[in-house]
Amino acid sequence: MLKVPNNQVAGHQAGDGKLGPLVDDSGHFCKPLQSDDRGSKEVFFYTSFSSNTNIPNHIRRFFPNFHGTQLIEASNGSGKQPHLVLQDIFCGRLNPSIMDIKIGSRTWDPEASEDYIQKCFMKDTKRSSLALGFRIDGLQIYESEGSGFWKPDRQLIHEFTADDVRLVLRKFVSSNSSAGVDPDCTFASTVYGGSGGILAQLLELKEWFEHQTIFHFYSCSVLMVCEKESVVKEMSSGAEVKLVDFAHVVEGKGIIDHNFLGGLCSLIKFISEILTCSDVHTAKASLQDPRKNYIYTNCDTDN
Ligand SMILES: O=P(O)(O)O[C@@H]1[C@@H](OP(=O)(O)O)[C@H](OP(=O)(O)O)[C@H](O)[C@H](OP(=O)(O)O)[C@H]1OP(=O)(O)O
Ligand SMILES: Nc1ncnc2c1ncn2[C@@H]1O[C@H](COP(=O)(O)OP(=O)(O)O)[C@@H](O)[C@H]1O
Repeated sequence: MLKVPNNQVAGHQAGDGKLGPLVDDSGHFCKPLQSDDRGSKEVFFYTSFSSNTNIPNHIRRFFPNFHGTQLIEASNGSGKQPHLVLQDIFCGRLNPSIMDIKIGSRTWDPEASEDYIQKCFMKDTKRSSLALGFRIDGLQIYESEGSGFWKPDRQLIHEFTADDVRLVLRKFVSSNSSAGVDPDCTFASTVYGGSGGILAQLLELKEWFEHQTIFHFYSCSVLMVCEKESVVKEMSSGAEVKLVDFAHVVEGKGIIDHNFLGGLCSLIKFISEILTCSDVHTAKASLQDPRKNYIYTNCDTDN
């Protein structure tokens, strides 16, 4: 039984007669092939990535598994249409907090038309891509059983400044993500930190991007996922990094993907700073009151 995904935070969405992805009960995410050459480019990427023996296994795990293409009843009622059949990366997740971060200061590929370059350039300049090397494209942050998720609408996300981006990255690992309060970064050390945390995974990806010259990942997103309820119950945080959206990937032709690598390094710096900040305040807080292992809430306060 195909249905509209619950956990989609960005991109083209099904509903209101629009074409968008569907998920099934067996853990598949079916993404319709986009028009122009975007759909065929994404199929080309998944096909060549799957068969390329030079991709190490520890890097493959950052990509959704690919199960080929299939004709599937489209979400917009236009009959059977070709879809990419991918692993549903949120399958089995309980209330996942998700952030879709488009990497790179430039989002168009070298084969793009003049009009498309202009459209992307305007967006990259207006949003944080040019300034930071990445931008937040979508998110949902789980707050509590009562209030559910904080899922800002597209318009609000489009207006995020560099400071907003920093704040939202802190909210992602906080127990108080509602508007108007200073995020406490309670979950920073378990979600961002540690050997299996998001920072460690991003550093592993970076190490590969420092030498891989097979593909250039224009307009591709890093998805960051975690389950805060599991942290509270002292289970694994389920912190995971995945890469999605390969409609603008081109061959690397022996050249380092500086655009992606630069953006990834910038994201790593932002996350490292949040971790350092929350570590310093945790240490200060326990020094001030060694009986309580509470986490200091204000990252901007220096005493
Ligand atoms: O499909 P389009 O032409 O509407 O363009 C999408 C954009 O819509 P808009 O400019 O608002 O019409 C869309 O923009 P918004 O997120 O809606 O601002 C995205 O930029 C999307 O890129 P991606 O799929 O996230 O890589 C854009 O898709 P790509 O063309 O970059 O694949
Ligand atoms: N394999 C996947 N499994 C589950 N959700 C996914 C998967 N790929 C993408 N998504 C969801 O869909 C959103 C948009 O994906 P994307 O590939 O960027 O689509 P588009 O090309 O329409 O922008 C992501 O932010 C994420 O929420």
